[in-house]
Amino acid sequence: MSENILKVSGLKIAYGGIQAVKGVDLEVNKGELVTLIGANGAGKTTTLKAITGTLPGCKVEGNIYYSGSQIQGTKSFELVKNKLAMVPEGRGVFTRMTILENLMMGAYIRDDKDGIQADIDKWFGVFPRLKERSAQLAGTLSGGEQQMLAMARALMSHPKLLLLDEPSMGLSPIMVEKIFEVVRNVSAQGVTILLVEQNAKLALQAAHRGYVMDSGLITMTGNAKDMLDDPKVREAYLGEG
Ligand SMILES: Nc1ncnc2c1ncn2[C@@H]1O[C@H](COP(=O)(O)OP(=O)(O)OP(=O)(O)O)[C@@H](O)[C@H]1O
Repeated sequence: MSENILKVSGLKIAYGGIQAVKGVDLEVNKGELVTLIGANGAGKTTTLKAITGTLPGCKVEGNIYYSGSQIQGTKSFELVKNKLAMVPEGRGVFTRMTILENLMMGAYIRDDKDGIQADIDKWFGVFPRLKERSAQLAGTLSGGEQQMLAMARALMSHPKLLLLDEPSMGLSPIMVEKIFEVVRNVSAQGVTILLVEQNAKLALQAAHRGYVMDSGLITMTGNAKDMLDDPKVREAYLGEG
């Protein structure tokens, strides 16, 4: 049987009087790449923020289980210690540090020097662009390269679950393709991923399973390949029909 890494049930989130998330159920099993797609304002980012405990002042109801424990209300630094990593929208790399220094920062919770070096080598293999530029300041990287660095830095914490919020946002079409290639490669390394994306087509092509979110609710879920073939998904989210 597949092992549940994340299970969200009955999640409701209100910003003041506005109910942004209205009862969301979703789960991610070990080794899966699951995508959460939907239009602007559907509540995808808010759902991710609830998982990472970064919604101060909001009313959050429901249950969030991570590795079998209820984590609703847990502080984000505690979650990082428990190997839950998030790459937020807008990335947030340390611009005045080099690529290598950024990666070392990602490993700050670890003390296995040899393992850290092995991981740097491993992720440089997946992100050759970063390897070539390892001594370059992160602030001088292109948007796509910064996205790759943010992902690689998160991976250095050895996450049990990696949450990615719109990694393709603001990137050129070629860079978007590259980012998805990297996401697929990272998934192929056995990392469990929950990917929030507006680029529904590429996200479903990369993922094992998908959820569609609309106005704070999950309106559809299934095998990603089946969803790609679904006429309703094609019309509403892939711009076809
Ligand atoms: N800090 C906030 N205060 C008040 N309302 C908010 C806040 N953040 C988000 N919202 C509202 O909550 C709803 C869901 O927003 P959210 O950012 O989660 O959507 P999304 O699906 O991630 O969309 P996008 O793809 O545009 O980021 C929107 O109506 C948004 O205006």
